[in-house]
Amino acid sequence: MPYSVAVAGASGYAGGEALRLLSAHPELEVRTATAHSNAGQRLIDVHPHLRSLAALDLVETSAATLAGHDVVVLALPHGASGALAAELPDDVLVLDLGADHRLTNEADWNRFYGSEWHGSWAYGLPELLHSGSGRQRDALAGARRIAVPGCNVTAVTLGLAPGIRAGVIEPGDLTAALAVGPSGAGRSLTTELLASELLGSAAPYAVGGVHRHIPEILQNLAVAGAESPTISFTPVLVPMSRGILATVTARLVPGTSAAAVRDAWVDAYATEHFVHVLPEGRFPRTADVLGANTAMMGVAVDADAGRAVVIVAIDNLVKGTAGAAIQSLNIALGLDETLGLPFDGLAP
Ligand SMILES: NC(=O)C1=CN([C@@H]2O[C@H](COP(=O)(O)OP(=O)(O)OC[C@H]3O[C@@H](n4cnc5c(N)ncnc54)[C@H](OP(=O)(O)O)[C@@H]3O)[C@@H](O)[C@H]2O)C=CC1
Ligand SMILES: CC(=O)N[C@@H](CCC(=O)OP(=O)(O)O)C(=O)O
Repeated sequence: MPYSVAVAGASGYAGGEALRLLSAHPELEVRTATAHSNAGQRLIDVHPHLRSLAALDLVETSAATLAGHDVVVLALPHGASGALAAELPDDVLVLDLGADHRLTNEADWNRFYGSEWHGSWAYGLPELLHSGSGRQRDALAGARRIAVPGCNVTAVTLGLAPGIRAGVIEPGDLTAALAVGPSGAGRSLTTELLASELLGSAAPYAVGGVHRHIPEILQNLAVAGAESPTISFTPVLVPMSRGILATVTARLVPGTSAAAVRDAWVDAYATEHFVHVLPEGRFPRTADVLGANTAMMGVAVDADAGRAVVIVAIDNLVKGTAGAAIQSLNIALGLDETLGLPFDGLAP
């Protein structure tokens, strides 16, 4: 018997991508898809690419419509999942793709989000290194509440954690500059997301330490062993539908060799299915990971600047959210972690 699944926020980008991956998963069956303004529509009218789910209609989002499933995926705007999740039974596996349960510090939540605080859940980034030894996947086995990371956070965390845990980079003075696609902002109508504004332009936003992903990144780096980490984080919206290309840099601990830097990243991810460190001198493009549950990265040492430079590419909708959710779900249910997840991307 497959596990039955409900997806809330199924008319959005993250919910739609979750449905695409879930529909191909051998142990799961999507029974319910919910929406807000699109409730009452046929799913296929909202997502014409989801042919295999053509029989589903979008229903209202409520605890009643989500009841009776083994797994509930919440792909709702920030602040909308906390109260709803509290109404779901404890034995149901709930994955929140929004931010409501990611932060462990209430003051961070209040500063960057401001709606009601709902506490934190097991964090859905299986490859996250823990200081000393171990990884986040150990905390996901058997979990019934999982907070899936922000997409920018995934790229930056995976790019910096190996150097932190190995002690080859300084945790202060970290930098992250990201080129991000507009699908990360969801399927909403805002002026900056109009094709006439977006095409042919690159637009910085949330500049100067105000992006809400900063506390989440610092929280993760602390888990990896960073003491008092600081990061300057700058995203730039670019005209590609999906994808994140994150360039992260860090000051090298004095006396660290280029070989020790490279070894830190290669060793950290040698056994990982979905994180791939490229050979020396090679760096990823977003086109290399579109549609795949892959984080691909290249590592360099800028000897004159005394910094490590890591470039990470992910698909924001796959490894950045829906793929990470299914990977975490597989671990929580005791299934093969890779089940139903795409290794290969879509190119050109
Ligand atoms: N897009 C991305 O790359 C990523 C997104 N996420 C997170 O996933 C979540 C969803 O994002 P995304 O899919 O991009 O956003 P979208 O705007 O594309 O989708 C939002 C979904 O939530 C529904 N919705 C809107 N308002 C309400 C409400 N008040 N109550 C219940 N449902 C509501 C919408 O329904 P309707 O359209 O019918 O009104 C839609 O199904 C967010 O928390 C986001 O941060 C996380 C990582 C990456
Ligand atoms: C282009 C764009 O606006 N991107 C979003 C990323 C959203 C995301 O992935 O993460 P959350 O789940 O935390 O929303 C941003 O920078 O806020």
